[in-house]
Amino acid sequence: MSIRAAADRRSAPARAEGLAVDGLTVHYGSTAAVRGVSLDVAPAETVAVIGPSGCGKSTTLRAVAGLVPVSGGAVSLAGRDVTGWNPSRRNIGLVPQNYAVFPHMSVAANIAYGLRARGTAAARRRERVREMLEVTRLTDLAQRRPDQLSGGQRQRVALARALAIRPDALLLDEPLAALDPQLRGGLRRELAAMLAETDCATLIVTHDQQEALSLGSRIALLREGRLVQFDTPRRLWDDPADAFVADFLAGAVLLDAVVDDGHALALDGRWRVPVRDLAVRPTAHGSTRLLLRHDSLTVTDDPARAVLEARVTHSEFTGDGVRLTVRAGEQVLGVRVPPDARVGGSVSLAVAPGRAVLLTPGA
Ligand SMILES: Nc1ncnc2c1ncn2[C@@H]1O[C@H](COP(=O)(O)OP(=O)(O)OP(=O)(O)O)[C@@H](O)[C@H]1O
Repeated sequence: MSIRAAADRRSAPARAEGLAVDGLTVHYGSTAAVRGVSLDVAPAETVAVIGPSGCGKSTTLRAVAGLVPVSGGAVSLAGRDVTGWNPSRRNIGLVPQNYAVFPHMSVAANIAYGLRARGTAAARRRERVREMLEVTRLTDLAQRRPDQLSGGQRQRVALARALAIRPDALLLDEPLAALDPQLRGGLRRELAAMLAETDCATLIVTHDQQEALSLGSRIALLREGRLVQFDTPRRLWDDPADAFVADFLAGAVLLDAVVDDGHALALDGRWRVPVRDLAVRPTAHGSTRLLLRHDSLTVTDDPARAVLEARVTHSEFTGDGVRLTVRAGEQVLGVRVPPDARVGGSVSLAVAPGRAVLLTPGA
C-alpha cells in the first residue's frame, strides 16, 4: 500500500490548504533569528528551506512546530491559524535532525508512539502501524530496536512515526545530514519517492544545495533570518534574485551589466562582451546582469576576442580538468580549463559562446 492510499482512508478536506507562514519573526532574547519570513506549502508539496549556517532554518521549522514562541507573524495549517497553539494540537509530524527515535522501544512501538499519545484505540493503532511499516518497508524489522538498524533504516522509522498520525504538515530537519556521504544519494532518491506518496505539506530544512534542488518543488533561501528568494529550483538556478543566491546555489557569479551597441559591458565597462556570444534570458529581478557559471569562461590567447585580463590565485585539479580561481580587479571568478592546459600567473578570459547568460528585464 502507498502512503497516499493509506492516508486516503480518512476524509481529509481540512488539510486542503496546506501550510502558510506569514511574516514570521522569532527572537532569542534581543537577537532576531527569523525576520518577517513568508512562505506557503501546498498539500502534497515539498518545500526546501536552505541557507548558510545560522540563517534561521531550524528556527523557522521549530516555530512552525510551535516549539519556539514567535514574536510576530502567523502560522496557519489546513486553513486554521495555529500561531498560539501548543505543539501537540497542531497535527504536525516532526523529524528532528538526530531522528530522536526511542532507543528502548521496538520499531513498531516507536511508530505507534504518537498514536498512543493521542489515545488511538489499540486495534486502529495496530492497523496504522502495520500500514506504516509496509510503506516504509520496515515490516521485517518491526521488532528490532533502533540500535539494531542502519542509519537509513532509523531515518525511515522516524519518518514512519511522524506520518503515522496523518499530519497536516511534515517537518524534516536535515534528514540526511547524519548519514554517510556515500549513502546520501541513494537515500535522497528513496526519501523523494516516499515524500511523493504523502499528501501532507512537507517542509524540509537542509544546508545541502543538491538536496534542496532535488527534493524541493520550491526552495526558500534564507540569509541572516530573511527570505531572499522563494521559487522553483529551475528559476532559482536560471534567474537568481541576487549575487548571494547565484553563489550559494551554484557557485555562480552575477555581474551588473549594461547593454550598449550590441555589447554587454560589465566590471565598470572594463569587459565588453558581444551579445551574440551570450545566451539572453528575461529576468524577474529588475536589472541587467551577466550570470557566469564554472563553464561560462575559457582561457584564450586569441587577441581578436573580447578578453578580460585576470590573475590566477588558485588552481585545483578536478579529474576531468583544472578549476582556476582568478581575480580581475576586485572580482573573483572561476574558470575550468582542460587538465593539460598550460596557464601562467595571468590569463586572458573570454566567454565560451552561449555559456554565459545575459539576464535582461523584459527581454
Ligand atoms: N536557543 C537559542 N538561543 C539563542 N540563540 C539561538 C538559539 N538557537 C539558535 N540561535 C541563533 O539563532 C540564529 C538562527 O539559528 P538556527 O539554528 O535557526 O540557524 P540554522 O540556519 O538552522 O543553522 P544551521 O544550519 O547551523 O543549523 C543563529 O544566529 C543562532 O546562533
